[in-house]
Amino acid sequence: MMILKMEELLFLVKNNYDMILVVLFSGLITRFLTTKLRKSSAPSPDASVFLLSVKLSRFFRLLIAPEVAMILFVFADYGNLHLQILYGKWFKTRLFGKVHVSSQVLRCKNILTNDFQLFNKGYVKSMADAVGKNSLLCVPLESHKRIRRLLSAPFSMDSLSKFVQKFDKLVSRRFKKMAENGNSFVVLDFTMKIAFDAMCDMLMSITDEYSLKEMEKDFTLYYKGIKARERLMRLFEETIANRRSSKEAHEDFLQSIKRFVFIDEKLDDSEIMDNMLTLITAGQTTTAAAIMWSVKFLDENKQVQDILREEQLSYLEINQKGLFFVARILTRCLMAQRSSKRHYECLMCCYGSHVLLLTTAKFRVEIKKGWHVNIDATHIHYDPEVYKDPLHFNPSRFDEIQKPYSYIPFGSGPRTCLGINMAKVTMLVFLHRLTSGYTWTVDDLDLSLEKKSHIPRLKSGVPITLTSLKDDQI
Ligand code: HEM
Repeated sequence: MMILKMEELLFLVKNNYDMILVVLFSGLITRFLTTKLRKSSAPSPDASVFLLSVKLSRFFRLLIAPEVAMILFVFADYGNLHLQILYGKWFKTRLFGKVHVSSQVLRCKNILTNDFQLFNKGYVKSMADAVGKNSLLCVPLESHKRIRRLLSAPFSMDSLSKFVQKFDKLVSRRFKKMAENGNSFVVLDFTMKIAFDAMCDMLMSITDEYSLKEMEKDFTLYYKGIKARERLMRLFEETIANRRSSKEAHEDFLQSIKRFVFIDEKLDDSEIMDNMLTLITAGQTTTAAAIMWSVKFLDENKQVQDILREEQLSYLEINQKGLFFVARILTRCLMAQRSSKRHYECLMCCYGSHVLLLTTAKFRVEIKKGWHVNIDATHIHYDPEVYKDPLHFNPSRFDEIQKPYSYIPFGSGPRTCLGINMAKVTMLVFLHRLTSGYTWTVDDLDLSLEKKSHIPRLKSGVPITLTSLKDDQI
């Protein structure tokens, strides 16, 4: 059984008090019912009562929560949390008629790398409704390989190097503006906006402020439900049609897709549209949250921030002529960013399974056909058997080679994150420009987490005020 420290317990209670109340309430009802029903019969292990109350509490939450898709993720996480406290690293439960097994141990390799022979990836149905049935996330296995191959164009090294140059200019310009006006701004909002703008440019060369703002409004609505999906689809459709009739060459995703028309394999319009939506959805909130945590953790760990700044400034000196090589800014910047991602990560991989035996030193679990296996990246990243002193923000731990499958914020294997390199360079450029150009103060230290977000984010979004390093030196 996992032992929680007092501060972790307090943090947990503070951020989950409503859920805890619902669980307690459901627990009381369940206990009352089970004692009534089972006065004379078999022993009643507390575990089953507890399980039932977790399920009931999930059910109650489902009744009151509007964003069912989002909530399903949150349930899974809450459920994991409670069950982990009760059972430790492995547990099995039944949810909405399906058996779910949670794996927090490093045996996830067997699941992640089996190339669809034993396990298939699955997302909840509401996800397919939101991103579209032709999205890479939802298509059947036969189409997945083809679509993934065709979508890879904007993630090639050549496309990424162009993306980096554009993104670097965008970030530098916006930081400068923020520092000049001297007001506090929320890192999460700021990064949501730049990630969105950068992706619209990369996918379809949309850069004018008006179009970006209009699209962003629709995306905000879309994240809250799926009402704006149709409007976004219409916009994509028009953009694709314009591009077909245009002779102008662009350096973007749509242009690279155009080339496939001359080869046998191609994406049809609905595949292009569903996947444009998927890429923006999959890339924006994840990248923005990771950057938000990086800024937060670097603020809390000034020593690490100083080391990072020193290194980034030395890279700037090397590149005096303005040449910007991503490889040069990698080292510590990547470490810091890795360390913060390790801390927040909770995207869980969900697999409808075949039969497979997973064994660990202590457990032997038979996974039956039809069961769902959740690989719980968060708990792997926090496992003290994997990471010494796991709560300590220590980017230098990545100086040493890590155990295989101990660090999986982007998943692994054939369904690994398609945008992994793009996400990394985006975060690198951001941290490079931030630490080499500015110092900052965090203007709200509240640690409450946003409720109902399937990616952990601080409610405050981390508001900061920038001071230019040049001003500092005057
Ligand atoms: C810090 C940022 C990001 C994180 C932490 C992240 C994490 C993940 C994870 C955990 C998965 C599931 C992997 C698995 O099941 O094994 C995934 C899938 C995916 N991600 Fe990301 N992601 C990030 C950024 C991005 C970006 C920027 C894009 C695109 C622009 C993107 C596009 C995708 C797509 C398309 C998939 C589905 C791949 C497939 O099913 O074949 N992600 N991501």
